[in-house]
Amino acid sequence: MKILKFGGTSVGSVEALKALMGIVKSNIDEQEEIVIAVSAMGGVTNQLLNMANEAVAGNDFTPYLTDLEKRHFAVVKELVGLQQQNQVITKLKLYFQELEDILQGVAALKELSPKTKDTVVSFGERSSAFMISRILRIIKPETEFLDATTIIKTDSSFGNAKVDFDQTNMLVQNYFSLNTNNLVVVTGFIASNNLNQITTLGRGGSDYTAAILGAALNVSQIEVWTDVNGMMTADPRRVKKAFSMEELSYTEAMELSFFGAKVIYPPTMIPAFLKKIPIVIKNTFEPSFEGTFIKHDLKPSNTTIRGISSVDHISIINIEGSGMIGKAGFSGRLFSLLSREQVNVILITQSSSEHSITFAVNPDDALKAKELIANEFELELLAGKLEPVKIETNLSILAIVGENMKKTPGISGKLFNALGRNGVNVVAIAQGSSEYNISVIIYNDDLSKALNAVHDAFFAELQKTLNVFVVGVGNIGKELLSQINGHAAFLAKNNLLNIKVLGLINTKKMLIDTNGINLDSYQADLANAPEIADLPSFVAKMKALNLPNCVFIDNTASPLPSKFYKEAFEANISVVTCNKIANSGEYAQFADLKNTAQKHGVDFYYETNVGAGLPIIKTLNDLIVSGDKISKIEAILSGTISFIFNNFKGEANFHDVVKMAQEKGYTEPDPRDDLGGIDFMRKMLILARNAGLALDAKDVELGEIIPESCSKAPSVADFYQELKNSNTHFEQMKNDAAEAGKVLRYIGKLENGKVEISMQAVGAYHPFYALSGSDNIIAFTTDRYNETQMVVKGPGAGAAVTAAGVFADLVKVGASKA
Ligand SMILES: NC(=O)C1=CN([C@@H]2O[C@H](COP(=O)(O)OP(=O)(O)OC[C@H]3O[C@@H](n4cnc5c(N)ncnc54)[C@H](O)[C@@H]3O)[C@@H](O)[C@H]2O)C=CC1
Ligand SMILES: N[C@@H](CC=O)C(=O)O
Ligand code: NA
Repeated sequence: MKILKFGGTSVGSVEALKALMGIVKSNIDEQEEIVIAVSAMGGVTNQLLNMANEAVAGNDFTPYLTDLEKRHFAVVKELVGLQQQNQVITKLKLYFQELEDILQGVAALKELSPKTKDTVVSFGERSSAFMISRILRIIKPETEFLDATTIIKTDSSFGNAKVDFDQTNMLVQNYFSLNTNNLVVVTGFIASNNLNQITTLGRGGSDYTAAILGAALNVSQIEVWTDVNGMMTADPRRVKKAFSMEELSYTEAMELSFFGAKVIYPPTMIPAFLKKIPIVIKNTFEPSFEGTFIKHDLKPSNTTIRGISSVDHISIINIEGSGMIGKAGFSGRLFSLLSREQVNVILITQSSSEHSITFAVNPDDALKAKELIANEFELELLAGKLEPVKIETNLSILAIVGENMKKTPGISGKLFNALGRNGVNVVAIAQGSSEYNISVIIYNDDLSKALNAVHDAFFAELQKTLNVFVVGVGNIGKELLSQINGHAAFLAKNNLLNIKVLGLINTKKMLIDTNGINLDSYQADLANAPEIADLPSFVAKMKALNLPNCVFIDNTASPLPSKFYKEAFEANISVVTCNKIANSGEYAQFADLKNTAQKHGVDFYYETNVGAGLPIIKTLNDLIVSGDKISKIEAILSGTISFIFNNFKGEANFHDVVKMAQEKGYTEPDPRDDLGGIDFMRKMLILARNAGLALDAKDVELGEIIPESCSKAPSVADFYQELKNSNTHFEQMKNDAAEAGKVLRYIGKLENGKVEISMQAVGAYHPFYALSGSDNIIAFTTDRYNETQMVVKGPGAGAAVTAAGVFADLVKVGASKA
């Protein structure tokens, strides 16, 4: 035998009830013996409570009543067999008449006791269960309605009554032994005390009804039919990647539901646990989905936590003072007071000094709790042994839950790392003594970000997402987006990394789409975007979204984006840039950016600042962190100049070769930066700084490549004109070098804390002689690499290699998220 419980949404509409009929029918077809427990139609319980509140306030409640009747009658007309319709409507009318009489009484007495409230809400389950029993007669004529007030017995705690299991089990078993042939549809949620007054089992109590009956009848399975695919790893409205859990233990289910996962009412677990009856949470609207099993003897799990739950509006109350120290029974007195006065304490933390206690409550209870404490501890407060009670609001709880946590070290480290890296401030921490749960209190505004970050950290084997905002979609930016687009599926599969581009901006337009920008059509989408580019507002929006694992990419040559790097770090956003401006400006700014990123635990990657995609910054850092000492760096770091001097031979003229370098995407947006040596200077400065030297541009001795008349030309067009004008000069350079059997190289050197960059004609013996295309070469002389240098060589400019370097930096941000 199985018991099937259908919640409010599963009985809330004609569509839902048709699905319910299908589920019942397939059980009957399989000759499965079943009992059905149902909730009131979705929204009805609240409506009944509203009516009662209107009545007690002396307002007209009849419109609600009419509405209630209409909803039920509409279902009856659709789904109950024709011959039975009148009978069902008559019975429902009797219920509604009785309800109206009670509400008139409430209005007359202007009094609404918890006892009356229970009676009022009981009409929700009674009407739905009765109606459904008659609907199901189409499938099975021997279907009966059972009012649970006749079989579930409780004490008189109206609103949240305690079950008398001895009496209840006897009554349940007795009833079902006399009704073996019938399909029984029983009301969820409601029961009665020994005076046969109606009581209720607490909000969500229909699940509990199913467990009580299931345990009494020793069923093989309790099925809770709802409108979601079982229990999810986190609130799916906040965490898009949340997924259904296949199975979990009773304790885990209890902890998860206690902290917000509203899929199942926590007390439900107890009767099922004691009788070892599995509970299955299933989706009425997708019955073929396996659902979530809550049971003993689970399969070994491959994740350390089972899920993350959250309560998104709580307040905390803090009590502090010397009066608590060493006073056995202080917390006993405090918490029995709160329990007696029905203040639900969601979580407690006590500092080890015993100097303060913090506990979380629903915001509605906070003031009440404060007043209760002020009364109870009046003397202590007067004597100054306790500080006035403080309330903090706008908070949330996030709890990670799982039995495996107990056996695995490092769980809390991972949790706090994920929160810290993403700038989530933890207000208080609690770990249940069971070690099945670690809870943190954080600000409401951070909850979504925190849930996603923690979900990514613990279900890393499943996928993590980088939320990316890109500034600049020119030569490099375009190529980067195309590389991301082409390689996203690979990364998702092999690196479990999901790269989501949420924002794009160029000099004209900007586009932000929190669902992710389509990288097949972004060019048109950006061009047609309604918003005119406004970098400060782009950054403000990125920050306001408060996303985890967020990355700001600068693919421009402009100084403007770098003004926002610091702000990004302070908002726990990582920065990846191929733009050299920030790192080659004032030394103090470079140092400040590095420090700020480090302080906020986020990444600042700029490998492409030197030698494009070649591993130069990384190599230098590796040498330094492993304790090597750099004595000299010699390098050719301009792809453009390399290309020019590798191609400026024979018949070629200088002007055309420069043009070609620009067309191939090697030059800076402004080629005067390359040929004036500024770009090279920036790279040497960045290298020197990464080698630990606090150098500035003035410390670099920069040799000339081309006459000043060219490099200082007022515009790019003038520059090209000047190149033509200086043709004789260039021809001379070319011929002199050729005659000497040498090639021209523009070489940078860092030695003894000094940087020099100069034009040199080098012969075949020189290690920098044999270069081709846009090659860069860098030779490190160090303590360990002294006889033979460590050399990195290869193309050091161009869209493909540069974008690839930016992309690799981005993936590195992904990799460093624990
Ligand atoms: N070409 C290469 O081989 C390498 C280039 N780089 C660096 O890559 C960066 C980009 O170069 P390219 O793609 O060639 O430049 P580009 O001129 O082709 O593209 C720049 C993009 O940035 C946008 N942009 C400029 N200022 C902006 C602002 N203030 N706000 C928003 N968007 C803005 C432009 O609209 C354009 O989309 C430069 O900093 C360059 O030094 C680094 C290594 C190698
Ligand atoms: N314009 C630069 C590109 C790389 O930074 C170069 O030519 O090297
Ligand atoms: Na590089």
